[in-house]
Amino acid sequence: MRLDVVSIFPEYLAPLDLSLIGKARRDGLLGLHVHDLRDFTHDRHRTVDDTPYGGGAGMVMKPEPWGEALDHIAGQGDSRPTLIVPGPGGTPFTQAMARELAQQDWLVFACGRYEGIDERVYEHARSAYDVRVVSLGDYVLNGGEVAVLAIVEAVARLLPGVIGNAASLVEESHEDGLLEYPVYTKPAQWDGRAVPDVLLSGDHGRIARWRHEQRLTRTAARRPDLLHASATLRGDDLPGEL
Ligand SMILES: Nc1cc(-c2ccc3ccn(Cc4ccc(CN5CCCCC5)cc4)c3c2)n[nH]1
Repeated sequence: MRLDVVSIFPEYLAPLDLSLIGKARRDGLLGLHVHDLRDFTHDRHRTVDDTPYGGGAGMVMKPEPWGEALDHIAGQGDSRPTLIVPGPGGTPFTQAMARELAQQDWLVFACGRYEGIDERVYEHARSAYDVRVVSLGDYVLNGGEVAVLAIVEAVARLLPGVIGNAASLVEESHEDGLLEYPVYTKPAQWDGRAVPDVLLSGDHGRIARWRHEQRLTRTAARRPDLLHASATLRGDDLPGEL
């Protein structure tokens, strides 16, 4: 998979050199190209923003640098990339979307700042990209970079070979509509607290049932919205319901 990221703060993407994503890049599973939007300006001040037509607070990102940057990137490959533009008004990013994006072979991320990017850039990009505006959640960040770090991590970890133990991708939160079960490790006693006996029993069938029950209980407590949707799909008996 090839990833391109355009930002006025390219150093914001440095964490993608670390840990599993960094290793995936060194192993050739992932190609990452970070571009400074200011490299696509031509004035002395390398201007990327201006005042909004129609008035209003803040500044808007100018269309010209974005148009040049996105045209330059699209011209570097022969397939049609997916352009992901984080924004508070976007489609919610979910594990299902992460799985779908992990099937693509080329993702390009546009990191907006200020009050956002001139709307004509989205329209221009549609000739060369499948454009997706994506929200990380119902809160407002200062720009797209943090969202891109999260999206890249969620997508890259699904690629074969990036996560050592693919089995750990199965029973995690949101993979099948339930939150994850609690985990424990040595020592068996800590802070006057014991590990649940079932986990020391060696009875793998009993452990699996206990973990599933824990997932149902946790989801009912923390995310009942998930539980009713997925229980219908799975036909589970809901905790506390006959
Ligand atoms: N999930 C999530 C993603 C983001 C995100 C992503 C990308 C950018 C680029 C800039 N910002 C900051 C921002 C965006 C919108 C407003 C509202 N403003 C009202 C008046 C008309 C223009 C828009 C304010 C500041 C971003 C924020 N936040 N949260």
